[in-house]
Amino acid sequence: MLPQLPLTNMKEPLIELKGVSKSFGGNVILDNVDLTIYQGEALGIIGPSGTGKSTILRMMAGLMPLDGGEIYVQGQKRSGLIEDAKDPIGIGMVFQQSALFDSLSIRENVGFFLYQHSKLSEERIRELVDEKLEMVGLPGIADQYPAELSGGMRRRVSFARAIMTNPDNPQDNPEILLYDEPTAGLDPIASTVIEDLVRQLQCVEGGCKTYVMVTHQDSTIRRTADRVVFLYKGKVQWQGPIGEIDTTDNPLVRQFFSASTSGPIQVVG
Ligand SMILES: Nc1ncnc2c1ncn2[C@@H]1O[C@H](COP(=O)(O)OP(=O)(O)OP(=O)(O)O)[C@@H](O)[C@H]1O
Repeated sequence: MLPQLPLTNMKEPLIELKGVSKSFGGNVILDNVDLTIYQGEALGIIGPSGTGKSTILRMMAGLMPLDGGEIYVQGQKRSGLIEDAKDPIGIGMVFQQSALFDSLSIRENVGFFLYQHSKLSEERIRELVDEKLEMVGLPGIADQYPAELSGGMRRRVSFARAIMTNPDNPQDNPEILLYDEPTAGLDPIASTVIEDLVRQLQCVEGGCKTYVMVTHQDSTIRRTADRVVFLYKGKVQWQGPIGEIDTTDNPLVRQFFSASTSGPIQVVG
C-alpha cells in the first residue's frame, strides 16, 4: 500500500489561479480558469491532449505569461514571470523529457543550480547531490552521463534535481513540485517505480509534500492523485476526489476513463 497523506493535512492554498485565460494564435486554450492547490495535497490535472494542462503548469511555475486573470502564490499576487520577481515559496518543475544536459555528468546535472548560484564548496555540493540521488534510489551514479541511463533512471535524476535544496537559502527550497507527464513513454513497471517515488517524495523529510501531476496514464492518475481536476475546452469541467472518477456520472470523465470514441469529447486525429 502506498503512503498517502490524510486529507486533514490540507491547509492553506499554496497556489491559486483566478480567472486565468490564455490563447495561442486566436485559439482559446484556457478560458477564465479558477484552480486552487492546497498545502499538502496531491492534485492530478487530466484531460484530452491539447487542453492546456502543460500550459497551466508553466503558468503556475511562472514560466509563461497569462493573457488574463491572476496567480497568487501563498496569498501573494505574482506580477509577471518568475524572472521578474521572487515567489514566496520555491516551485520545482519536472519535465516530461527529463531535460538533462547530455554533456554534463549526473552530479553536474543534479547540482546544476548550486554550481551556478551558490557559494557552497564542491565537497558540500557533492554531499547534497549524493543525498538526493539516494532519495530517488540511484546511489553511486553521480559520475555517469545521461546517455548511459535508461529513460526511467533519467526521470528519477530529474526528480533529484527538482528537489535539490540550498542550505544557505532554505526559502528557495521547493515547497511544491509540478510534474508534467513523468511516466509518458515508460513501460508499466518503470511507470510504477516513478509513481511510487512520487508518493515517497511526498512523505519523506526533504521531499515535497504538495504536488501537481499532469498525466494521461491511468495508473499514474490513480496512484499519485488524491484529487483530480478535469480540463476540457478551456474550462475545469469536473473536479473531485480520486475515488469518484469511476462513480461520477460526468459524461466527459466517463468517456475519458472508458477510452471510448463515442461521447462529448471530440476525437482529434
Ligand atoms: N508556446 C506555444 N505557442 C503556440 N501554441 C502553443 C504553445 N504552447 C502550447 N500551445 C498550444 O496550446 C494547446 C495546449 O497545449 P498544452 O501542451 O498545454 O496541452 P496539453 O493538455 O498539455 O496536451 P498534451 O496532453 O498533448 O501534452 C495546444 O494546441 C498547443 O499546440
